[in-house]
Amino acid sequence: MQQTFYKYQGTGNDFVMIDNRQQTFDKNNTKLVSALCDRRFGIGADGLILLEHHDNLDFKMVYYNADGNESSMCGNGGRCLVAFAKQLGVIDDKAVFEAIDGLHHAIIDGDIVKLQMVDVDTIEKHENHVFLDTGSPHHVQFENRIDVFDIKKEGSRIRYGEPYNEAGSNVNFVKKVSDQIFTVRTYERGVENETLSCGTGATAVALAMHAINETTDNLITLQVPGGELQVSFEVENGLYKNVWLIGAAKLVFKGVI
Ligand SMILES: N[C@@H](CCC[C@H](N)C(=O)O)C(=O)O
Repeated sequence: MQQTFYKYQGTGNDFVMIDNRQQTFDKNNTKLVSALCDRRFGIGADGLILLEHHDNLDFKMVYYNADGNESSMCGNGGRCLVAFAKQLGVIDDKAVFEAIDGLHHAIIDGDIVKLQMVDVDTIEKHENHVFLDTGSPHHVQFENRIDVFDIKKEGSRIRYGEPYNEAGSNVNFVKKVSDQIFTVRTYERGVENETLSCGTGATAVALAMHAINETTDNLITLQVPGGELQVSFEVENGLYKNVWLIGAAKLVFKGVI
């Protein structure tokens, strides 16, 4: 059977999108997902996302990393899925959908998609890094040589090392530009390499920088290799809430396999 797919990108974090409202996609086929995401033998992407029917909400998101395994939340993928839902006519300019970490609200205006992320109440502050879960697990640490740093080598060492081991964590390296602007490069678990952007990672960096008093702002710009993201939030008694991830999400091409 032929399968129509769409390729989307959000600040360079790219995804194969499939409309699976009719449940035609072979969801447990890890090899198929990784083959479609392969950059030489497949379409090429950091992940694959299924848009599925939901009884009460606009749609459901099912996210797979490029290695073919279903994973935790993908912020850029969620933003791209909202743009895809709009293109399919499933939504107009607002959406409420279910993902693995719960309900998400979103607003779309042209290419810009604002996605509400989960509230965060636990931010672990360690001597050299911060760890938090923004829908996906994120290790955040400063790296002033960020432009020349070997993200894949060091990211992989941290991702597979203690305390994360096989289950792993995404790893974000950060350089402060100003109180409102941070440069970020992310090693993504499940891609096992640096990606051009990571939405849950950008969110994690913004909250972490606030939690360790590197900023007092609640609208942070994150410069990532694929462009710019913004994260806004409110804090109440240590709870980060009303967290929004904001940035462009665009269709790259459509095809049939
Ligand atoms: N690209 C992502 C994060 C995707 C999930 C991650 N690879 C993991 O397994 O934790 C994003 O934009 O948030």
